[in-house]
Amino acid sequence: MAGRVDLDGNPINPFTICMIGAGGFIGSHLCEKLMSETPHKVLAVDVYNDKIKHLLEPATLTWADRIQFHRINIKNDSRLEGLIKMADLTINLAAICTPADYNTRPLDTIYSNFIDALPVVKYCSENGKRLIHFSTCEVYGKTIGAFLPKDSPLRQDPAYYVLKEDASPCIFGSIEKQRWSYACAKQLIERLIYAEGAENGLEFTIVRPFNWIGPRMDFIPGIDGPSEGVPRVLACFSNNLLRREPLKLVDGGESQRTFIYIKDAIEAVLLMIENPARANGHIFNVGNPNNEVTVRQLAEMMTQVYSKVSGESSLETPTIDVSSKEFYGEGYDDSDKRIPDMTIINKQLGWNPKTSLWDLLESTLTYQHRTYAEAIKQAMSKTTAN
Ligand SMILES: NC(=O)c1ccc[n+]([C@@H]2O[C@H](COP(=O)([O-])OP(=O)(O)OC[C@H]3O[C@@H](n4cnc5c(N)ncnc54)[C@H](O)[C@@H]3O)[C@@H](O)[C@H]2O)c1
Ligand SMILES: O=c1ccn([C@@H]2O[C@H](COP(=O)(O)OP(=O)(O)O[C@H]3OC[C@](O)(CO)[C@H]3O)[C@@H](O)[C@H]2O)c(=O)[nH]1
Repeated sequence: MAGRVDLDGNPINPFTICMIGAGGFIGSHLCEKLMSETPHKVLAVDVYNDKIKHLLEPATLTWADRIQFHRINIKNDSRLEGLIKMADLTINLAAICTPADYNTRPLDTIYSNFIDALPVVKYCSENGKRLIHFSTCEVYGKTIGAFLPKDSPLRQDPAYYVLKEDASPCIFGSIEKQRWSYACAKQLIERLIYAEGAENGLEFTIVRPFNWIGPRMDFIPGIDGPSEGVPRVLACFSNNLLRREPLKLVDGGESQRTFIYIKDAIEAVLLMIENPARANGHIFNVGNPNNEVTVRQLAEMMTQVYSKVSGESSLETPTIDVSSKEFYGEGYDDSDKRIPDMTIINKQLGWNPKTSLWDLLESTLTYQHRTYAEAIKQAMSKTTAN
């Protein structure tokens, strides 16, 4: 920990980070990294702390004096400005970011991703504090290639699908397709932050995560989240595998995604934190272009990996098709393909992802099996008994 230097060989002095949304999936991994590998302090802000409990208790942990939890809802708590003022850097992760909410709770989605983020930007700008804001790959929406005929050879040309921070357009669906409420709110907050940088000198970095996955992502319905809740695809498919039910493929599972292991992605965030001169003023894609699959291929791979790590045989019918209307309701739409261009992050921070999809699924599904298999068995036997 001692003698940390940045990418230009300058010593890194310990600083204080106000991390909003620290109790979520990404926040929990970032807190873990900051506590175990750096001397920095974290003011962890969230409404929940279950995912960082292991870092907060017992008070004898070596980092006990470097992490403080503040149970604050940033919608309506005057303590937020004070915490931002106390910190050198604010990282904002707080958001509603599960697609099942975008079309069914569009107002909450827009408030969470735009309105609630506004004071954070304002306090950072007014107090001369640096901000790392979490946006999303969803701001790209659909690819240009999605509008070409299915058999067009141009669909194979990277110019029509690779997503570049400084060049690609943001292509959303019509207003009735409320799926895009999230992407649109994220895009507007990005533009506001960018404008604060240009007009008022705010020091900012914007992160666009491309499907980061790993342990502690979302919840397993009926175990550590609502029975009727719909988490992101990793948790949906994990839940199906744990319950030995077919994995549901929305609209044929044809959409494509690139998945990155959370631990690789956290390395990139740490480089941004510790190299402000290289990160300020930039928007960074953070993803793994080598890990592309269709959702159907993801389901097949997760089925194979789960069988390996649990020792259980696969189902005879491992997947079933469902329509998006049935699964998500009215107003759902989808991104067709998401390949991040890595030029900017590579040039500024020299970062590259490392972990293959198979390896990251193996460690993640081992965690899911260890954490949930017994609880699911018990919950299922109770239901049968009743
Ligand atoms: N995980 C990904 O692959 C991914 C992809 C794209 C974008 N992102 C963005 O990264 C950020 C973090 O994502 P995540 O996957 O960790 O999600 P998450 O839901 O696990 O974490 C978000 C955290 O913010 C907290 N929060 C929400 N509203 C709050 C409020 N009003 N006050 C205090 N805390 C509040 C939640 O309680 C939660 O703990 C989000 O902004 C999301 O849009 C993530
Ligand atoms: O049971 C299921 C669940 C989902 N799908 C399909 O999988 C694709 C990916 O879904 P998901 O991971 O839930 O979310 P998205 O990738 O669409 O969106 C996220 O991307 C980044 C972020 O901003 C935050 O994580 C969020 O918006 C999708 O095609 C689903 O339809 C399925 O087939 N079966």
